Amino acid sequence: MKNSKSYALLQELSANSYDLTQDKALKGRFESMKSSALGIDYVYACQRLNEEVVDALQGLADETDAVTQFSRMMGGENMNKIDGFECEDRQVLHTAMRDVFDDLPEGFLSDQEAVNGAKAEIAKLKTFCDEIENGTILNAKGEKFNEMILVGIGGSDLGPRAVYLALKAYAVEGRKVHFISNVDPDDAAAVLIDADLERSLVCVISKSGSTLETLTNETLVASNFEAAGLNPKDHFVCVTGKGSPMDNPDKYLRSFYMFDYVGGRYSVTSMVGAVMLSFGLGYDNFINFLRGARKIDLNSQNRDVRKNLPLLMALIGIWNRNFLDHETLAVLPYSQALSRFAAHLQQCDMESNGKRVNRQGETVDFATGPIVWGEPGTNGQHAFYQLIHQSETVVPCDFIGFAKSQYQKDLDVKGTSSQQKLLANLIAQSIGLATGKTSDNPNKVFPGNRPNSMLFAEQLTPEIMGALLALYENKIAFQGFVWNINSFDQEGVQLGKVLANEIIDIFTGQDVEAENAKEYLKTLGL
Ligand SMILES: O=P(O)(O)OC[C@H]1O[C@](O)(CO)[C@@H](O)[C@@H]1O
Repeated sequence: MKNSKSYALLQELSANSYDLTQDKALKGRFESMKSSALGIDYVYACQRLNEEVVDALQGLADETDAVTQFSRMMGGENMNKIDGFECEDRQVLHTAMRDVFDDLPEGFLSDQEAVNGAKAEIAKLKTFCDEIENGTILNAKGEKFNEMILVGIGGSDLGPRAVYLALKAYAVEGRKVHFISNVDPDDAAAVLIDADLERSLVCVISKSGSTLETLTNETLVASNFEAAGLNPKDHFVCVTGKGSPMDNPDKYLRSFYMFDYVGGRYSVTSMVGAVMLSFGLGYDNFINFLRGARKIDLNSQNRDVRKNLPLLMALIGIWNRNFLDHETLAVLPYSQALSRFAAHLQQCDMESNGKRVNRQGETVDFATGPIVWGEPGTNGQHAFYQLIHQSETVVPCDFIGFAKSQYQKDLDVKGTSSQQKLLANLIAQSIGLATGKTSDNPNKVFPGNRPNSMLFAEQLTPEIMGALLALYENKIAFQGFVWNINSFDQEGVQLGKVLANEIIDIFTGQDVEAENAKEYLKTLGL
């Protein structure tokens, strides 16, 4: 990136980035600085840039072949590697999981083998859903299953959970989904108190089939079923990689597969999300969710940055990170349904782009992925917005909002509905952060120039949720392509796992050389 002509130009432009606090700074920008796809508007009027910067960002995308790299990824090229070093060394094909609509435009790439694999799993899932629905699959008492407990962690929990909560308004009547992820026994205990085990399916998800937390929780949940006189095999289904230690169909009511070319944090649209979402929300809603993601994958191949939403979001993120030096990104949905979306994006972005070597194994000399965090508004306004408005740390924000609520159960209080009050707050924050406010009282000064964008749609439906998910997934991939880093491995999570296993060995009385850990344990009285 740094040796491109556009980089030098962007650096020059950043010395004089657009001042959002000047008089009439926002006038005319809301209409002109808006891109739309699939019913989602992306408004970037409140970013510290002008059309000249957007043109230069287009140059950066062109010089780094960002769109071509994305298309090659979708076509099945090996994009998960570090040249000359031991690495995962494989294709990146989560997009094939939603390339199941036979809608490939001419000239677009696709990996047919991966698409066929995805279609085969979806067909298996459809049969499973029908059998639950029509009573072919019943519990020992001949009753239908109406609850599901999902056991998984990281990518095998965060994305599916975030999407389920986002779309709970569309849940199949009478069905409930519970989640267990943490190895903290209280996480499982709280769910097990609440769930009706007799009428529960358990969906155990682990791509590797070897994750400590998930295997421990699976055993713990199974022991509760046994204690209640229930056979886990009649209740447990699994989602895992072919050939993983969990790939043992004799042990489960059904086994579904994901593929090594689908990364955990990109796996929501694979069987990892599919089984639970189809059970909880209904198969058709799940398919509509996939459809939304697919449409954004197609939009992501437009070379014009103003028409390619994820690319535009990626480049604006790069502008903020590398040229304006902002270290973090707050994702602030004005929708309670998106309460876990930021947590999912935190993994998706930080595990992907929290890297310091490029795809040739060289240390990079620029910043990569931002720290991603966030909470829904308006709750966040009463918690951390003080810092966003007035501290020295500038926090770029992505606001997300919808014209209509999901349940449409609202009340006019003092002339406005709750939804109108929610939207008023959303727009007020976006403008206030950008323009700031002067005052004679230094404690009441709002410096402004806090960059922010808005993603806005009519209503949070399954299709819009699929689109939102893919917008961010593809944004993250685009940033990795421009930075020339590998966004698809996660070596940084290994060290902690190795050290934890050494400490577990100490607990089991084995003789390990782990002096620091032994001293630490002693200090804590363990
Ligand atoms: O699905 P698995 O193999 O249990 O892994 C769970 C999570 O653990 C990680 O490997 C990180 O520890 C994530 O990348 C992954 O999403």
